Amino acid sequence: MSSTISTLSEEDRLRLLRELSDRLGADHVITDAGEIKAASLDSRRRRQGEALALLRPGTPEEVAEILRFASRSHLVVIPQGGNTSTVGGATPNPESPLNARTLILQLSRMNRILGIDAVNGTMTVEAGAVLERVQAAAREAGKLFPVSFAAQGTAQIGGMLAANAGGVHVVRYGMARRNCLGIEVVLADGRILNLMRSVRKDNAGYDLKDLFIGSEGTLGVITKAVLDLSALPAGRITVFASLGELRAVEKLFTTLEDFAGPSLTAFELISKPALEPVIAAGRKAPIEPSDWMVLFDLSYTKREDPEAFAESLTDALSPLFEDGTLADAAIAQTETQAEALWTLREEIPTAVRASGGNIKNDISVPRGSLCAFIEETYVRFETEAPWLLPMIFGHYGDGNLHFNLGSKPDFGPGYWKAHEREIHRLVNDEVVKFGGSVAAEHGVGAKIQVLERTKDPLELELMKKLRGVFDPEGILNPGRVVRYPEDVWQNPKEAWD
Ligand SMILES: O=C(O)CC[C@@H](O)C(=O)O
Ligand SMILES: [Zn+2]
Repeated sequence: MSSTISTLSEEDRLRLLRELSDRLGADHVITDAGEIKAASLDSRRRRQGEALALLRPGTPEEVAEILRFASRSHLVVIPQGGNTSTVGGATPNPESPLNARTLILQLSRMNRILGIDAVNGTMTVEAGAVLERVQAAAREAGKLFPVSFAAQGTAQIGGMLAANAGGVHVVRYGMARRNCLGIEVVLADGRILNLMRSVRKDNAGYDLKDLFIGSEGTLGVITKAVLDLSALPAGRITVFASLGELRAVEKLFTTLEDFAGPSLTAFELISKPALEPVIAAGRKAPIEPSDWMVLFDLSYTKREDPEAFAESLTDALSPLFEDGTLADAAIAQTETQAEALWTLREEIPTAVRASGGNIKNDISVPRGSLCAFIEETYVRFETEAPWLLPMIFGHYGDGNLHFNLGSKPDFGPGYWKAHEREIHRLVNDEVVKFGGSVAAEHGVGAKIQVLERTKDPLELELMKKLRGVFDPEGILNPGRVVRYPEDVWQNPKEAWD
């Protein structure tokens, strides 16, 4: 798709919509301006795009038909799940001349849970199934689908896989990719690729499934999946603790890993300025907040006695109170209390947004270097951007932090907006220096210029070549992840956003 083919006469527009309606049924070709507007706005409500129509196919064959039609008619297609991407990965590029020719492909009608095989520990689902429903269905079958994040009530399995989503259980169960055994994908040329295997060992050639997972809708449209279920824990012990200092997190984490092994199912780090908006919005912290806090879960199985487990945990932690690693801790006594502790953590993004928002950096560095990374970056902030208010939180166990940066109250809550680009650059340079990733769990989406600046040129070249193999005309999610074709329209304003 060339950016020169961008305009559309009213006559062509009506003809294309008519032809789409003939294929999908008029009810499934949405042209209502309000609905298009809502679906074209990203979840951070910062990028308002436009589109020709929203399409809601009911089968993989209809998805295939749409892609063939798009290719013939010089249209582009943005696959969209629950539209929870924080990086503009599922919405049109604002101001793009391609928008007149953009179809947003919503998988919401394809939302069935097709079956659970309890012996194999797998669940087969359609891509539009909402994550929370999938988790509940697994639980009802006595199993666990462990991928879990704040947007799970809206996020769909297809989007979760396309983005290779992370969440709070990665430290134990890995990211979405590790919890998926098979997928069905519709290719840009309309062929349906069946990779719906449900085996845990498959070395028969290249793993194409793992390539589509995490490709953010640029290589194909995921329409079905075989999910890998885990054993359902009998319960969990949830602890919210304040640290003596930042570096104490290293000792606490390694102590817990030694003590609990695979029972350590979540381990989050929270800085005080990240928690403050949640408290200001009316939530109560169970202990006096300190500069750095942690929230962790230890899961136990049926054969473990929860009281004995909690007692042995207290014993394991007591030296850490004595040496100052831990300042204070609250251990949830009931599941309701555990949920309340997790609410403090999960509400950080919404509370921060309500209090003025901030610059989001979804980064990872090796866990062993994370504290050094924070310290070095904070020193740079003091001299290069003294107005910054770091509001850091995230998945310490995975080496992944939401290195989000607001402005100090004296400067006003929106001060950061004029400085996003330079701050992203500063942070990303540090991330690269520490051998990390500038897109840890949310994906690349619109941040393609960040990738262009930070990736090894050979790695980038190979990524572009791959995109060209799967989608030679560039009709899938243009301007996202990597620039392909080279002349695809870019929005200079969202270069670093
Ligand atoms: O809003 C963010 O920056 C992070 C969102 C999400 O990944 C989380 O961990 O809560
Ligand atoms: Zn996260």
